[in-house]
Amino acid sequence: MAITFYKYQGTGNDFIIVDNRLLEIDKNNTKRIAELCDRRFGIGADGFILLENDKNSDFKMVYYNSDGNESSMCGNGGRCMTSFAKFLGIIEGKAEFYAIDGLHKASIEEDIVHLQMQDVTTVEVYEKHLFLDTGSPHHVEMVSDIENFDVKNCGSTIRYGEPYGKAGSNVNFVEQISDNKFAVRTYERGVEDETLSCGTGVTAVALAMHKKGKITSNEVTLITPGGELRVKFENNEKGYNNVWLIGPATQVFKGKIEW
Ligand SMILES: N[C@H](CCC[C@H](N)C(=O)O)C(=O)O
Repeated sequence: MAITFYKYQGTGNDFIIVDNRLLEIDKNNTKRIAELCDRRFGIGADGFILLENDKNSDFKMVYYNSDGNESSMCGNGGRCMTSFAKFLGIIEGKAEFYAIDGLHKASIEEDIVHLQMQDVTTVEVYEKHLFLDTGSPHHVEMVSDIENFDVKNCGSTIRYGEPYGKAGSNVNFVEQISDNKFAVRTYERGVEDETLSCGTGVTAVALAMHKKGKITSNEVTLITPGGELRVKFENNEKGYNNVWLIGPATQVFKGKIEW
C-alpha cells in the first residue's frame, strides 16, 4: 500500500509524519517504522508520528521513536504536528490535541509554534544531576566545554545505567552561556544517539535550571545544535505550570512510499 508522508523538522529534530485519519497504517509494524526512520536504507528521521482523529480535540498525535517503538511525549514533534494540522486545514492559528501524556494547547504564527507542555510537580535533585518528567523522562547534568563533550558515549552509559535500566531516560547535558541562556545537547532514548534538539529535553533543562537557582526570569533561551528554543513557565508551591515550548517547525518535503 503506497502512503503519502511529510518530512518535518523542529530545530533539527526530524520526523516522518503521516495523516492517518483513515486508520490505514498498521501501528504494530515496528520493523517497518524503524526501516523508514533509518538514515541509510529509509527516509531517515528521529521519529515517526501519526495524526489521527480525536472526538474530544482537534486531532491525536501517536509518536514512535526511530527504533520503531511507540514512546512518550515528543515536544518538537508536537510543534511539527501543529504546523502539519494547519497545513491540512484542520486548524487555523490555534489547536488542542491529545498525545500520550494528555491534552496540549498550541498556537502557530508563520513557522513559530507555541506548545503548552504538561505541568511538572516533581524535580529530583541529586549531587551531579537532576531528574524530571516533562512528558518524557529526562536526566539533566551540567557540564563545561559542551561543544567537545562526548554526548553519545556518556549519554548512552547514563541511559542504560542505574537507576534507569532498560526503560531508560533521555539525557541532557547543559552549560550556562549567560543570564537565562543555556547550551543544551541531548542523547535521546529510542534514537540511541544524540539528536540536534529535544523539546521535552530543553523544557526539562529550563525547569531544572530554575530549580537549581541558575536563572533570574521565567523565560529561558536554550541553544541546541539544531537551533534556538524558548521555554516559558510559572511556578508555585505545587511545582511548574503554564509551561510553554516555543520555536520553529518546518515542512521539508513530501513523498510517497510503500508501507
Ligand atoms: N524528541 C522528543 C523526545 C522524544 C522522547 C523519546 N526520545 C523518549 O523519551 O522515548 C522531544 O522533542 O521531546
